[in-house]
Amino acid sequence: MGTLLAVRAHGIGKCFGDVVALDGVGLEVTRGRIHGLVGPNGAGKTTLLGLLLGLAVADSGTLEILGVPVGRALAAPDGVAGFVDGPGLYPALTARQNLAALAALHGEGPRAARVDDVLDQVGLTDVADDRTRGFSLGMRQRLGLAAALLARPRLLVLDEPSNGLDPAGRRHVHGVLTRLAAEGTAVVLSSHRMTDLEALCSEVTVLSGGRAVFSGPVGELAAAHGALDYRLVTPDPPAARRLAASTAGGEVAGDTDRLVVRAPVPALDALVASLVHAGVAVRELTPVVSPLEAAFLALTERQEARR
Ligand SMILES: Nc1ncnc2c1ncn2[C@@H]1O[C@H](COP(=O)(O)OP(=O)(O)OP(=O)(O)O)[C@@H](O)[C@H]1O
Repeated sequence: MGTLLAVRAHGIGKCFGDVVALDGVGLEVTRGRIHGLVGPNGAGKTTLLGLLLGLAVADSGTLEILGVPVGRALAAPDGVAGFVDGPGLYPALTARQNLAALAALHGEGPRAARVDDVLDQVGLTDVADDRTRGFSLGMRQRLGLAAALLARPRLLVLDEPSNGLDPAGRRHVHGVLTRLAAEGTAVVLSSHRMTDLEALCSEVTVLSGGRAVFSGPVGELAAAHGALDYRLVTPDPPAARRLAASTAGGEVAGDTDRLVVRAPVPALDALVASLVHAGVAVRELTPVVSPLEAAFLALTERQEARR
């Protein structure tokens, strides 16, 4: 089984002086999956990603990357690429020159030959000969991803890769990550955007105050939260309000036109059936916040309250 895991971390602890950044964190990332790390500011995401990249060493716990136990030395594990706190770029060099310099650093002809290909993959061909000094945050992020792709990583680690991306940039980055995962690369990324996580990740770990409060399939996290607020739009709000109020466990709020119903999913199913039965059309029934976001808020707020 071990060979299927790109990352196997158990009981990871990391302190910076008095600050406990990670407190007994476990993480398992399967090859070929995109695993999201989410959590409030200061939750420990960047610290954990730094450990995966070999930029720091854990104080306690065990960490195995691509089947190899990570030792005490600061070194990037074989087969791992990525960046935290933004990619390191030479501002006086063009995008193409930055990648060529990186390839030369590794003394490898094959990497140099792939420079144009990776620039194309991240959608930077048109600006390949521009100095990176003038690059926007989104362009830097995409160039950082291109640099990581040069290494043909089996584990790709990215801190907030969607930061600063416009919709076209996001499409390129999502396309690259999805393709890599389909080819068997494991991707671990942090993000504050629930929409990115929903679109990209099959697994997610929620960190809060240095602890993993959830780790598993995205669907399980979204389902972890029972009752959600749903916006209900019908042509007959008074009738809808009456029926919603009589639905088991349902709370109804909102103005006369758009009702907000708080109920678990089975109660909503029953409500829709009774609306249709009463001849009231359902024009819209959507969660006010995404189920993933609601679960995230519930989990992290619960953890904050315990501290
Ligand atoms: N080099 C460091 N020296 C001292 N404290 C640090 C250092 N790096 C991180 N910390 C502290 O460790 C905790 C976790 O920080 P980390 O950057 O890992 O969180 P994060 O989840 O990535 O936050 P954000 O979403 O704001 O990027 C924070 O309290 C932070 O202040």
